[in-house]
Amino acid sequence: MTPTAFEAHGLAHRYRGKPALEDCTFRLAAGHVCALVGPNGAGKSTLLALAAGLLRPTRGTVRVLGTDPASARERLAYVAQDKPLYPQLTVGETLRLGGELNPGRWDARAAADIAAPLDRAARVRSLSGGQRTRLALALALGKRPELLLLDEPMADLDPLARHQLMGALMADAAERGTTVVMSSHILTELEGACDHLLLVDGGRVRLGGPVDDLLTAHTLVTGPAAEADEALSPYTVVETRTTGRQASALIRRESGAVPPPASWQAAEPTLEELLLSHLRSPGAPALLMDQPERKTAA
Ligand SMILES: Nc1ncnc2c1ncn2[C@@H]1O[C@H](COP(=O)(O)OP(=O)(O)OP(=O)(O)O)[C@@H](O)[C@H]1O
Repeated sequence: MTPTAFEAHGLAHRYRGKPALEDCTFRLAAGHVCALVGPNGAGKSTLLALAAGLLRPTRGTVRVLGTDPASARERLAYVAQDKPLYPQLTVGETLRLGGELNPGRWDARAAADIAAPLDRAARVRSLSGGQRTRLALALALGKRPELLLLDEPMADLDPLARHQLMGALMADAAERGTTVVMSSHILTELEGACDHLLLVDGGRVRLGGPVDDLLTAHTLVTGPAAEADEALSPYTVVETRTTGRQASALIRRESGAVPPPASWQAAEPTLEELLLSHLRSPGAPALLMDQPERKTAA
């Protein structure tokens, strides 16, 4: 079985008694690129900080790279939303410090490639938000992590820089088999880049598993609104929307369920449609799909 890069069992975190994460259980096999999505305040940053060992669980367990986060700290890299860096250092000094803090692991070339557009003599405090992001990503990749935790890494990058950095990150992760967990609100950024999904809402995991399996488990159906109640009754309906005489619904097709009626059109949803439907329907039941290697072992 593929080793596990990130797993949680009954994981919960409270800030001064106020719940931010509740009863999260999932497993991410090594080598996957996982999108962590959910509305503002869903608990994504909290989950990443728990994985990085910066927060402790209030309840349950979190394990990364087969051990507890504190023991895995040298083998993981975490880029927080606010990208903490030393403002008084130059870009060049920051990269040198990265090398000093990661003896035996540091890949100066990987870091330099990501930081290439930056002026080495520029002080961190003079960098724009997007330039700081680039430097933080250079430090993270230079560490040659086995697990890369990225909290909204691309939020302040211009579209060209986003495209270029995302491409570089994904190529590097594919070449080295790095596991990546990346939170983002930009759904188009995730489509195509991620093969695994965790949708968190209200501190709970609502969807989890391989993107392809989650998409295949859902069907977007469209048909006459007057027939909707009867036509959709065999299914778990995530969301129904009615426009005039037409109804469209995102349904789950449990094994053995009858196909949608012939008068209804059926199509596989896009990742964006799947996510938006679930975000609009907080009451839809959670779906956690088996990991790929569990299936092949069965
Ligand atoms: N340091 C903190 N102290 C108290 N409450 C916090 C703290 N950090 C987060 N929270 C609360 O925990 C919940 C989850 O926050 P978190 O930052 O994990 O969400 P998020 O999904 O990353 O949100 P966003 O998409 O806006 O970044 C929210 O209700 C938030 O107000």
